[in-house]
Amino acid sequence: MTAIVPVQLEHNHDKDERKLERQQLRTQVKRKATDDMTARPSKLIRTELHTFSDNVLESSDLRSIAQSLYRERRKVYPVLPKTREESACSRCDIMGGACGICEVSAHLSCSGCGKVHYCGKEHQRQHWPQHRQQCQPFKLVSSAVAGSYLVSTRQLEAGQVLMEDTPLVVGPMAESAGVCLGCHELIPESDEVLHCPGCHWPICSLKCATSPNHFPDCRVLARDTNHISAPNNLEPTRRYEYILILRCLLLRDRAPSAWKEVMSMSHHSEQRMVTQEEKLDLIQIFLNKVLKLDYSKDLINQVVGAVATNALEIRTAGHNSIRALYPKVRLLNHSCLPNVHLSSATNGRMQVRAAVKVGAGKVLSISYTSTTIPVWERQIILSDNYYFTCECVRCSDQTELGIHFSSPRCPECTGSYLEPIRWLGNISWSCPTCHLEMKDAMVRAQVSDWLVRLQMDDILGGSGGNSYKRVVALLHQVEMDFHPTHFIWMKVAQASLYRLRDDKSLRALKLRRRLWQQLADLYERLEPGHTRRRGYQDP
Ligand SMILES: C[S@@+](CC[C@H](N)C(=O)[O-])C[C@H]1O[C@@H](n2cnc3c(N)ncnc32)[C@H](O)[C@@H]1O
Repeated sequence: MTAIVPVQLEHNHDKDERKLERQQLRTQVKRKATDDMTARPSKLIRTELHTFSDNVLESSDLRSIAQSLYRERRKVYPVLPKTREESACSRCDIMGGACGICEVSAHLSCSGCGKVHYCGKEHQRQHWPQHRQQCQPFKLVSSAVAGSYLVSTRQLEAGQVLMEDTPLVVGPMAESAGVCLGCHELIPESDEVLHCPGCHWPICSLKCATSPNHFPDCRVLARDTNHISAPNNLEPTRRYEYILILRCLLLRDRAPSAWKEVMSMSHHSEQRMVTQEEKLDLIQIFLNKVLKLDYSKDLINQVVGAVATNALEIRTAGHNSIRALYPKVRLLNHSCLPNVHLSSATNGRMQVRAAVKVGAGKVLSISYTSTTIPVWERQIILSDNYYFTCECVRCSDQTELGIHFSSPRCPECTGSYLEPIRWLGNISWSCPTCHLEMKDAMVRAQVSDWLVRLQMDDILGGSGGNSYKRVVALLHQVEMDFHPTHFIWMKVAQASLYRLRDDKSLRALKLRRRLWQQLADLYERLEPGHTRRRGYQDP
């Protein structure tokens, strides 16, 4: 059934002049606002108000109109990207962003750091005086072989500070004598070891039991109510290895952004799963059985790998060695000829400086091993612990940049030095002059003999006799076998300086001066620039 109801078709209510005027003005400015996106809202409203002969609007009306104007403009603004990938410019694939000056969407970015965007050259120039303070002189790049790493974006001067970094997490070395989990200093020997009242691990004072370093892990370590894992004495033990791993895993709930960083670090867990399965099983028993946690083996493996691959050794105020994970410094790749110098303050803050003048586009690198060990030792450390073969300028040059640091003298033509045919695997050595070939085992046996001889203490360490004559004879012998910048020569020269330290005769002083000079030249070639080995002190 349909009911017919009479309706009033005429507006017979009172006209609201103010409302009507507000509506009219709103419609006009909204249209103008989207026609000209750069005009200031207040200016637009003022201009339109002039078209009203006698307006009755109040300031609250104008505010509400301005708000509608913003809402209207927002509808026509481009959609804001939700991810970095979405923000890539469709024309050039560079990640876009708001211009550092006018904030319009911009696809050009600072070529120095790539972090700030500009709508054009003019605004980039305008922003430079302010941006130069923050602009990093390096950028992050990646490759299939070397992962993610930092590359200079402009020329760097020796000593220039490149960045500072704060550790995400710190902890004891994998093997350590009794170390306090609160202050990370070695605990002094005493009759009775002080144990943390919460978790029973050794500490140096009750104050350290509640230190922010130890507090989060103390609650978890306390689950080991039978004190199976806590060291009973201050003897060196590998139990401390678990602490940094536990602290990293606890970041998952305590500090999600730091956890995300740890998860993004390279870890080589597939290789580690094969070579270190037994060790991983022990860590899993400690975490999941003793501490009653619930971490999967894969996750534990990843964290163990991230720590092993990325943790750096730093010193506490009391000179104890501990380990720390840094979010930015860990992106420095390795080279046996490093161009970057690290120095950490006692609070763990790390400063990264250019060690030498570095051109634009160069990989920023530190050495993961020692620069004063022979090539085969460096390569073994790198492949066993970091899972790569070093192909830096020093390793890929058979003479190691002319210093023959690992090569013996050719026994046939004596004026030349053997060069390795391959660095890894089945290495053999060959003379570039007479082409004599020598097996790696023989080269290494000669080096081992010398190392034993140096340790035996009978030449350099022994007392009595004429030190000067013995040192001269030894230097002569070593130079018969090796190049005068070979690492065995370096060891003999260092030991000779020690042996002659109290000989004040003129000939001894002259010899010491010559050896110091030769060693300084060698260090300059091994670690050029602002490096600790060459006595460089951070300002
Ligand atoms: C501390 S991380 C450095 C950052 C790493 N590139 C990443 O992507 O996280 C160490 C790892 O980087 C890689 N790496 C470092 N230096 C390298 C080099 N010179 N050549 C090849 N790979 C290198 C190795 O995989 C190594 O285990």
